[in-house]
Amino acid sequence: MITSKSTLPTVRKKIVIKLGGSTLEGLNKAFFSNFKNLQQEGFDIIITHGGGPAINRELEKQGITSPVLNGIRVTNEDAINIVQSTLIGKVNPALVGELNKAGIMAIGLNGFDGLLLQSEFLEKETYGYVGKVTAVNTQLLNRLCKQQIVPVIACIGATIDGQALNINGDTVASEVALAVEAESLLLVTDVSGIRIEGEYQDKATPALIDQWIEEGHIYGGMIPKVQGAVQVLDAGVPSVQIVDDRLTGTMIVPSSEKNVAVRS
Ligand SMILES: Nc1ncnc2c1ncn2[C@@H]1O[C@H](COP(=O)(O)OP(=O)(O)O)[C@@H](O)[C@H]1O
Ligand SMILES: CC(=O)N[C@@H](CCC(=O)OP(=O)(O)O)C(=O)O
Repeated sequence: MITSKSTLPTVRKKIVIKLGGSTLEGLNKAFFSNFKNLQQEGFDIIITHGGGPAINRELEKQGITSPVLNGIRVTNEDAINIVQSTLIGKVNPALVGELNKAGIMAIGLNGFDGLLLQSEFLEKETYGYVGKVTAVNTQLLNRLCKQQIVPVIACIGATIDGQALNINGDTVASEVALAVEAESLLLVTDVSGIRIEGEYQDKATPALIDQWIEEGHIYGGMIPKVQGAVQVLDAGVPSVQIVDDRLTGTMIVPSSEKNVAVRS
């Protein structure tokens, strides 16, 4: 009898890691070694990033005001140019450079590249040049991953007419995680997860999250994070976490889970 190993192609599982602007300027060695460990364990990694602090600095220099509503920057015509040039021209190449320096082969992308993030206006009257993602070019991402190249995606979407739109980094991460059917979404930020009345939460359910937003315990930039996280969990991504750069933080778990503990 002839025995043969399975000829089915091995599909590598994907982890989407979103790096918040607040973390980008101080990524530590532990982050890069965790990153390499995940690659060695056989995961393909896709990075998306924000750049809120760098955008704030540039807007301030130019004297442009841009209020933030529920964690989303209201972006007028002047602001979108600054957001685009800051994310694509500065933040993205700096991060790609850091990754390559750490021995991780990475390539910088934004929504225009290969129509990676096709987008439409979210609500022009309220938010101006802010987008929502309508399609992600997963073929492009899969091809890069297959070549062991880490895609590093700046959160700029492109309309069919070639208009750049500003999209919150957490929203882009969630859309990419959904599109590639990721195994895990890690939203890396400057806090060790969700903190409620001084206590970091090990786990959080969608029901608790709704309650905490309503009570004002979750606000600002944490809102798009938890909203994206819940959407991704509901769509069936097995592991969704909001963590610091040591990958410690809060796991978002289904509302049916009863054992929700706190960490001091
Ligand atoms: N309940 C909460 N727990 C922790 N952080 C919170 C909470 N509510 C609001 N935040 C704020 O959200 C911030 C993280 O969001 P943001 O500044 O947009 O980070 P990033 O740049 O990583 O996306 C935290 O630094 C904190 O100020
Ligand atoms: C529409 C919108 O809010 N866009 C964000 C994009 C950058 C971002 O999300 O940066 P962080 O990940 O550092 O928060 C902004 O203009 O700040």
